[in-house]
Amino acid sequence: MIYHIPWIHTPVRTVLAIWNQLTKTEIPELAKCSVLMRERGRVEETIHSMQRAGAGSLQVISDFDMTLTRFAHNGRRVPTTHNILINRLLISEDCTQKLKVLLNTYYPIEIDPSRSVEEKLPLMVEWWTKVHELLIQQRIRKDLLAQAVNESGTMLRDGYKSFFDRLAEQQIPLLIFSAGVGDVLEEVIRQNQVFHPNVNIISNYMDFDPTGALQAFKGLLIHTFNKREGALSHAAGLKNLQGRPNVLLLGDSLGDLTMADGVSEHQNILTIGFLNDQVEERKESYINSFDIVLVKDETLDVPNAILSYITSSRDKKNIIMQYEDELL
Ligand SMILES: Nc1ccn([C@@H]2O[C@H](COP(=O)(O)O)[C@@H](O)[C@H]2O)c(=O)n1
Repeated sequence: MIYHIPWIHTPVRTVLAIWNQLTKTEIPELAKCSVLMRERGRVEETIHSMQRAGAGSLQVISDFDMTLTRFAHNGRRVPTTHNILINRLLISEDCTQKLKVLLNTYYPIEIDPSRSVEEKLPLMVEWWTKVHELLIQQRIRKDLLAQAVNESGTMLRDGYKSFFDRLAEQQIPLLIFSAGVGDVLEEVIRQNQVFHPNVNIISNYMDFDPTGALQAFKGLLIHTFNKREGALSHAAGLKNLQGRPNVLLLGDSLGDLTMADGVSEHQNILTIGFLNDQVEERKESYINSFDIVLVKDETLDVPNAILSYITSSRDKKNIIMQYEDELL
């Protein structure tokens, strides 16, 4: 009734226009103090452009360990896919000790901001090769992997269910690109009931002999700093990603920034970097490299908010416009 009074038209229109404008641009999660951005304006422009293009133009490329999985929980490190294999079900005590020594030697090198990627590259190959050789010697059994995952305490980041389910509902392809162990990764997402049909995985897959014992790793070795080669070699096989020129990329390492190098003719790439460890030492390089940096954030709240904006704000906008028409 009140809306039939002519003078109320203008204020209502103004209020709705302001509300419309605010809801169009505002992603409150980006205002959290754990969110760092070098160029906020560019980030907003990119997100708007992706929203205008819609869900049909979008693909998501994500790293796995410490990106989709948590870095820590209750002060303890959450195991990576390699570390899930450190279980007496699968490997001996002696092998466990050797793997731990390797981890303590090479992980600090992997995240050392004072060393160049060129310097790290051969050392990463050395780490992965030594670990894979040890695992092969243990003849790890395929039929025990599910139990090892179940006992491992691995955890996907808070908000993982909305993340995976939304992408599946909207038929947005999710490419998980991991230097971890593919068979273990698959089991983690299966046990969390988010291994949906839109998920593709590039990773190090185990090759089992006819008795189900590990005998080798398949294909090109993927480590933290050669994802570009992996991306290029798999590009032709991932036909469902063609025609989706907008990419949301999630990673926790500077090496993850090359995961989208196989995407031909991309329009927009928005990169989100989780800065989990050695925060002060690495902050500057992360801010200079990723569009959005999430500092010690164990959730997927920011990626979820961006996805929600890109995939549903058009509907919201239409509802607001419809509501405006009905009122005026
Ligand atoms: N023996 C190893 C080798 C690597 N890692 C960690 O796993 C991460 C690789 O997986 P992404 O899904 O992140 O590509 C990497 O960052 C290494 O720190 C390990 O724990 N053990």
